[in-house]
Amino acid sequence: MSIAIPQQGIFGLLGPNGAGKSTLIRIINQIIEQDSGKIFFRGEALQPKHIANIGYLPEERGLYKKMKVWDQLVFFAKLKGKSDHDAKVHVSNWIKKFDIQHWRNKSIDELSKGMAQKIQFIATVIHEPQLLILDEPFSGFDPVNAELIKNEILELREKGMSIILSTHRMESVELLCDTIALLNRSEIILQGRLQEVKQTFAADRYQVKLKPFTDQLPEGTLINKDQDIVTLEVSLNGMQTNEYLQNLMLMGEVKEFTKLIPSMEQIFIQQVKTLSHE
Ligand SMILES: Nc1ncnc2c1ncn2[C@@H]1O[C@H](COP(=O)(O)OP(=O)(O)OP(=O)(O)O)[C@@H](O)[C@H]1O
Repeated sequence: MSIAIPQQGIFGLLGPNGAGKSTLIRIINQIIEQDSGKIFFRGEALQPKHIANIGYLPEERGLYKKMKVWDQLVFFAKLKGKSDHDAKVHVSNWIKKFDIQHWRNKSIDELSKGMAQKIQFIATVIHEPQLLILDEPFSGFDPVNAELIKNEILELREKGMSIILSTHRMESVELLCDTIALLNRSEIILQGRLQEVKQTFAADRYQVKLKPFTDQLPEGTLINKDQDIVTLEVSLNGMQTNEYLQNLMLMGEVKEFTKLIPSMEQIFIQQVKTLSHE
């Protein structure tokens, strides 16, 4: 595979189970070494010194259960190169930001799963990495905390961070990712800007909501009839949009006319299924 992860933005690393996402992430984190190939970090061949510039939230979470929240976060910040003073300043800021000052002296095993996940999120970003790798960052969070983490991720993007998001939750991909790569059996089968990828898969399908003047309806699949408004899925069959709309307007009052763009979930399923049948 050959991929370039933009210096700023959220890059969705997607793929079915066993595609090789975690393997790639482990290679970038230098936990394991690749059999072949080269990896560059901001133009330099990837090397151990870059670990301090990477923040990694693994899917299998793990913190030191008996260690106190404050000590643990300071420890991780220092482990990734921060001075004792800077580490304490950063931990203090994050604890204030998340309004969890009262957890400072609690050990991890006194926290709920979601609370511990929050601490692990902070531990991942505490050293202000240039590259952030998040593997299923929302698992275990209630909707309120998931929203909080989502906003933090967006804020980190705004600050210029490069973020790799690996997830099976396609709604998160739609919400967050600027670019994506879809992996299947260790090969990239699709990559590019999310919106462009989606447009590529948009077929000639439109949704029409119409208040018809008569019983005559445009050709298409009837989706719904609510009082006097019908919803249909139609194809333009080579017609220009304006031409189609002119005809449509003779049949009724056009309430809505929308191009149907497939969801990332539909694209994912279609692409992976097609390849597994080849
Ligand atoms: N060099 C290699 N040659 C052959 N197989 C390999 C090699 N490296 C890794 N694998 C195998 O490829 C598979 C990739 O699994 P990996 O955990 O990376 O997938 P994943 O995309 O993260 O899946 P999931 O969504 O289930 O977490 C594993 O079975 C792994 O053992």
